[in-house]
Amino acid sequence: MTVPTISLNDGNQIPQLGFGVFLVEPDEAERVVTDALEVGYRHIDTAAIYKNEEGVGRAIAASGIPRDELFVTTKLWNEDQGTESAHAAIDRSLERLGLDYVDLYLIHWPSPTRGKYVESWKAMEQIKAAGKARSIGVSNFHQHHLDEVIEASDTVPAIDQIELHPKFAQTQLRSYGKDKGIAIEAWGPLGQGKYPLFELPEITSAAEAHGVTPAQVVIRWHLQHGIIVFPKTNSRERAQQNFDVFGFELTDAEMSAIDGLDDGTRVGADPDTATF
Ligand SMILES: NC(=O)C1=CN([C@@H]2O[C@H](COP(=O)(O)OP(=O)(O)OC[C@H]3O[C@@H](n4cnc5c(N)ncnc54)[C@H](OP(=O)(O)O)[C@@H]3O)[C@@H](O)[C@H]2O)C=CC1
Ligand SMILES: O=C(O)C(=O)[C@@H](O)[C@H](O)C(=O)CO
Repeated sequence: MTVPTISLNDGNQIPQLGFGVFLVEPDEAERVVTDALEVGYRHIDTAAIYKNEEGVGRAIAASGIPRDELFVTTKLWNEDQGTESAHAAIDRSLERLGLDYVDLYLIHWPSPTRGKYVESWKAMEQIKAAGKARSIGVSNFHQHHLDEVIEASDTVPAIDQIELHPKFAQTQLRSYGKDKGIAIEAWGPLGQGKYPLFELPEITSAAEAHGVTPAQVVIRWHLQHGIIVFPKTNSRERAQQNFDVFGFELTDAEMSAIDGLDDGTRVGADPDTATF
């Protein structure tokens, strides 16, 4: 199975379908990521705050997969924003992962009460220049946060990783990203299981029509919109199911019906008001 890649604004490529590990317990991470790599995933999304970088790193090391065939993302946690602390944080993440570089390093949240995301972005530029991250980007940034870092630096973020699913489709930010050359990644692509997406008739009817599961329909909706997506699961069977999404295509009518579900329902925090 060849997963399509998306070209980033710095010339690098990212596999459009990956595997996320938020809420994968540290002692489960090696097994879960080993399963994912055996299924065929080559793009893993972790973060310092997930406390599972060591397990991710052990799974990568044990897999024997050449480093240049993998795409590994981690993130700068809010408490580590700032110049010196960001440099120290990437070094700690690389050590935990057992890697010389990550493919993508993201500022996890703007965390506006700290007032350090512009300074942190300049540190990200230095981290990229030092070869510790091949690409750099942000997460949970609204358009005004993006405008600010673009204005204040020499680098347009390669990626913005944002909450995005059929109930919170982020059409405005996706369109802004397209204009600026910022690729969009979806977090909570399945609504984190908190929102019962899988019972909505727009999704179940498409699943029945194609003989697939509602989760596969939702992942396909992301892919057909050009969004980078990395559903999380602890289950090897679901990991396999979520990867098996290239044998069918949603029709324009099915895509439009799912687009129509967007009503601004978030499952996570609003980046402008989050206090962590
Ligand atoms: N930048 C940020 O601020 C954030 C980034 N992320 C990243 O995005 C990734 C994905 O988002 P995440 O928050 O994990 O949520 P997801 O939308 O991927 O949902 C995960 C939930 O869906 C369930 N699930 C997965 N596959 C299936 C399936 N085929 N059928 C039914 N249920 C399924 C999982 O359960 P089970 O494990 O039991 O299968 C889990 O409860 C994260 O893992 C993380 O890497 C996430 C949140 C915030
Ligand atoms: O999962 C992430 O990547 C997040 O940023 C958040 O869910 C965060 O870890 C959190 O739990 C904040 O309360």
